Amino acid sequence: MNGVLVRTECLVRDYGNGAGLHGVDLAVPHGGVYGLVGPNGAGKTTLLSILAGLRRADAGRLDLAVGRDRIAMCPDTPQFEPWLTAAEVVGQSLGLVGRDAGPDGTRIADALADLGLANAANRRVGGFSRGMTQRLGLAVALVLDPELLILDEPTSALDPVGRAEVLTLVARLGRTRTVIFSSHILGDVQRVADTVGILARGRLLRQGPVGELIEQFVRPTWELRVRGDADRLCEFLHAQNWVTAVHARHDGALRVEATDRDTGERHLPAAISATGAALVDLNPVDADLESVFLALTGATA
Ligand SMILES: Nc1ncnc2c1ncn2[C@@H]1O[C@H](COP(=O)(O)OP(=O)(O)OP(=O)(O)O)[C@@H](O)[C@H]1O
Repeated sequence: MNGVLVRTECLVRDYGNGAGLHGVDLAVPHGGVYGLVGPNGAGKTTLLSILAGLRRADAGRLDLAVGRDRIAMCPDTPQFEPWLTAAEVVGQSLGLVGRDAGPDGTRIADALADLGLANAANRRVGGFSRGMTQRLGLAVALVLDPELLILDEPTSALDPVGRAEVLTLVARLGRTRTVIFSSHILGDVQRVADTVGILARGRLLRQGPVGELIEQFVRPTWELRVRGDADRLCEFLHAQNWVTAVHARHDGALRVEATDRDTGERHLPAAISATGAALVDLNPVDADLESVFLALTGATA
C-alpha cells in the first residue's frame, strides 16, 4: 500500500435522494493525524463507519494495511449502561476483545487518566455530563491501544477547554499511531491534522497535506476599509487584471483577492489612491483551511 494505511476506491453508499457517499477515493497515510472535514450531513459518519467495519458500502473497494483487531472507533455520541462505573465501562471494552486490565487495572487507570477522568473512575456514568461521556468514549477506544484510531467528531460535545485537551491528545496519539478524526470545525482540524480530506455532499473534494491545500486553493487576500467612494474603488479593482475577486462585505469592508502576493502588495495601495479614496485600514487575510473549504465548495464567508 506504499505508506498508505487505509485506501478506498470509488466507495459508494447510497441512501437515496443524494444522501450517502458517491465514489470516495480516500488515502490515509501510515502514521499521523488525518482530519476529515465537512458540514453536517456530508457523509463523515458513514465513511468512518465503513472504515471501522460497522457499515457496509454498496460498491467500491476498501483496503486496510492494518488488522481489524487493531482498529478502534469512538462514535460521535457514545452511549453506555448508566449503572456502570467509568472503570467498569473501560474494563468491559478490554473484556470484549479478551484482553486483561494489567496489574491492578493499570490499563484502565491509564486510559481514564489520559482523558482527565481519573477522579471519576468509580462514579456511575449515568451521572456524567455530555463532555465526560464523550471523553469516556475516547478512553474506551484508547485502552485497546489500537494502531488505527477512528474518532467521529471527538470535540463536538466539549467546552473550549475540553476541546483543546482532546485536540492535544489527538496530536500526541498521532505521533505513535494513525488517527483519523472528523469534524465540522475547520480550525480544530487545521490545528492537529497532518493530512486533510474535504468531504461535501458525499464526495471527497480534495485531500492532501494542509499546507499544500492552502497553497493550491487560496489566493492571497487583503481586507481593506476606505473613506470615500468604495463602490468606485470596487469597480476599479474589478477591472484590473491582477485582481481575481472583490467582495464587498456587509460591514463595508472590501475583500480583494489577487493573482499573487507580490503584485497585490505593489498595486493595491496605488489602486486605492487612484480612485481618490482614503485608506483607513488594510490587512492581509491569513489563509486557513476555512478559505480552502470556501474556495472548493463555492460558499461565501
Ligand atoms: N441509515 C441511514 N439511512 C438513510 N440516510 C442516512 C442514514 N445514515 C445517514 N443518512 C443520511 O446520509 C447523509 C450523511 O450522513 P452522515 O451521518 O454520514 O453525515 P455526517 O457528515 O457525519 O453528518 P453530521 O456531521 O451531521 O454527523 C445525511 O443526509 C444523513 O441524513
